[in-house]
Amino acid sequence: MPAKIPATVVTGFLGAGKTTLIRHLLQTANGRRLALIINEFGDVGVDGDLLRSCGDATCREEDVVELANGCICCTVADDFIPTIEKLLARDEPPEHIVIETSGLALPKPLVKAFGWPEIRTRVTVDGVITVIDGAAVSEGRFVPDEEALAAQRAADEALDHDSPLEELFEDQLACADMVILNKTDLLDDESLSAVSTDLATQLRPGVKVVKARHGAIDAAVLLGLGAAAEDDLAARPSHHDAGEEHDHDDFESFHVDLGTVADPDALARKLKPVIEAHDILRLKGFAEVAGKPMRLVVQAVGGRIQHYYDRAWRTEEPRGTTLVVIGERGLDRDAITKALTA
Ligand SMILES: Nc1nc2c(ncn2[C@@H]2O[C@H](COP(=O)(O)OP(=O)(O)OP(=O)(O)O)[C@@H](O)[C@H]2O)c(=O)[nH]1
Repeated sequence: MPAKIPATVVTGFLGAGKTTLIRHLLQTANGRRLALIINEFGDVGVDGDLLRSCGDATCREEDVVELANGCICCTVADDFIPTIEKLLARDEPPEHIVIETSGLALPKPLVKAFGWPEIRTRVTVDGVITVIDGAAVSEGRFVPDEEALAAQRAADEALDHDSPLEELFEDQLACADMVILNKTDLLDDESLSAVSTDLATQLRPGVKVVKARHGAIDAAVLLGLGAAAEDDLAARPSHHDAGEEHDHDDFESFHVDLGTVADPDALARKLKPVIEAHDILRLKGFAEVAGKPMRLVVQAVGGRIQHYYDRAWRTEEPRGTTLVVIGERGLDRDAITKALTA
């Protein structure tokens, strides 16, 4: 029987740096034939587009498959398994499959899918890599706001779960074979050491934490872990082991169209107060800047905003500015749209 094709699952919360890590991985893959499966929560695919335009020979357009139809952990049968089967049926199947989950996905149901008869004899999970936004952890993003939680519990006695952010964070850590502690450039030594110590208590024994800036960890480190994660699911605890539904009801997403913007810095200045006022977790997309032939990439993780030109607009593609907004349920879409389009 031919050897199984290894698959690496890259998970981690919204904006932790998964796409950035995968871009670096592609640049260091040494000609290995990779296929990428990219899953996003928002209704507009941004990550797939960014990876496709990286112009790397390891990453041809046809090797990037987008699953934008909801979170991968909930659409395993409909989307994920057929996608893997199509990759395996190619004349030249990939040598390694890399899967970027949405930032809101639970990794365990995905790993479980590799035990399905359709694929278990042909693919194995080489490793689950969890990317962590060190700065967000240090700022206490994933520690519940005890006061808010107590108020919620008082209002709803049936409420028995932790904050949705905390649950996801813990699930993603508990499933990891390797943790990438990213964004260390934003941490001083003291915070870095505090975050590292804290993380260590939440991992399965033997799981390594690798510190990174801008996801710059080579393919040689990330690929080839040989974990066969599908065979030891029991060792990877999840908040949803009891069969509780996980339907992402705790989060929501929409997009806003803005037309042409006058200049990138003015756009960033406009975004910042809106992100802060509405506690927007993640905002990303592409913008058309007046008089510029290049497309502007806009990225915000909480209040940290970044923008850069990535490539020229193509003649056939519609120009304009489309931003995906993701936050906890209850976002005031009208107010956010109004503030961004004002
Ligand atoms: N300062 C700093 N910024 C980083 C680092 N890694 C990634 N970023 C930035 O963080 C933002 C989000 O990075 P992505 O790689 O898109 O994160 P992601 O996990 O793929 O995001 P989602 O797919 O939306 O969950 C971008 O603006 C990146 O440039 C890092 O190590 N340091």
